[in-house]
Amino acid sequence: MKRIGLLGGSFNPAHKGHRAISIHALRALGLDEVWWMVSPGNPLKSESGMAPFEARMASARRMARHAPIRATAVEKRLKTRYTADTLRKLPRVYPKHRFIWLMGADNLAQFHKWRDWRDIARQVPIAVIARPGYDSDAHASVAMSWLRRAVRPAGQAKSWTRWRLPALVLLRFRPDPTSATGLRAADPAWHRRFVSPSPPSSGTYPSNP
Ligand SMILES: Nc1ncnc2c1ncn2[C@@H]1O[C@H](COP(=O)(O)OP(=O)(O)OP(=O)(O)O)[C@@H](O)[C@H]1O
Ligand SMILES: O=C(O)c1ccc[n+]([C@@H]2O[C@H](COP(=O)([O-])O)[C@@H](O)[C@H]2O)c1
Repeated sequence: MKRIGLLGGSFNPAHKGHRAISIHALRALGLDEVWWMVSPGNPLKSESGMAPFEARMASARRMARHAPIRATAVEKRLKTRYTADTLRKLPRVYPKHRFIWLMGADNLAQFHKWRDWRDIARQVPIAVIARPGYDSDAHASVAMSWLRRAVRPAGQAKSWTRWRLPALVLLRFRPDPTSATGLRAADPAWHRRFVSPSPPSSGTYPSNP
């Protein structure tokens, strides 16, 4: 049985915050791997400003290097966009794996807007990672008021495969303020670095037959 942490995200682009929380979660939860599920399109986010899937995948692959982190296109393959659908299909494809959902505190603050969010919490345990600026919103959220009784002590985090669901654990590592929004503001054309260069213009090289 493999113990897998799932970090779904837009990865627009992937950054060192994703890597830091994944490495901490690997240790705290006793995971074999973290899978970054690069979303074909977050149902709650607008498409404007969203870099092409291939560029987001490439940035995730690069940021995941030399760590037990896999950048995956699982949702593209499963043809799912909603997390609840992905989680229904995953155990059929990977019957020997056990999954825990990882998310930053900003996502918990919005979690009640996700489709079938209560079903998600009944399907997999959830680990929420503290994020600077979002922790109080997360604690006061609609989802948290439903999940409060399901909170497990962080000291028992490695036992997550035995928890009765719903179950939620709050993890606090050294908070990392990095965000994709901040990176896009500093470098709006970041995705161009991940797109293969266009072929040379005709004139310099013989044209194709
Ligand atoms: N610095 C961080 N600390 C804690 N969690 C994070 C951090 N960065 C990202 N996450 C979490 O990683 C997952 C994927 O995040 P995402 O790809 O949306 O990055 P982001 O930095 O939140 O992007 P954006 O600023 O565009 O919303 C989400 O669950 C998010 O909460
Ligand atoms: O299923 C939903 O309704 C839903 C709504 C919003 C976000 N999500 C998922 O939440 C994850 C984090 O998304 P993001 O864009 O905040 O990185 C990603 O896997 C999305 O598919 C899922």
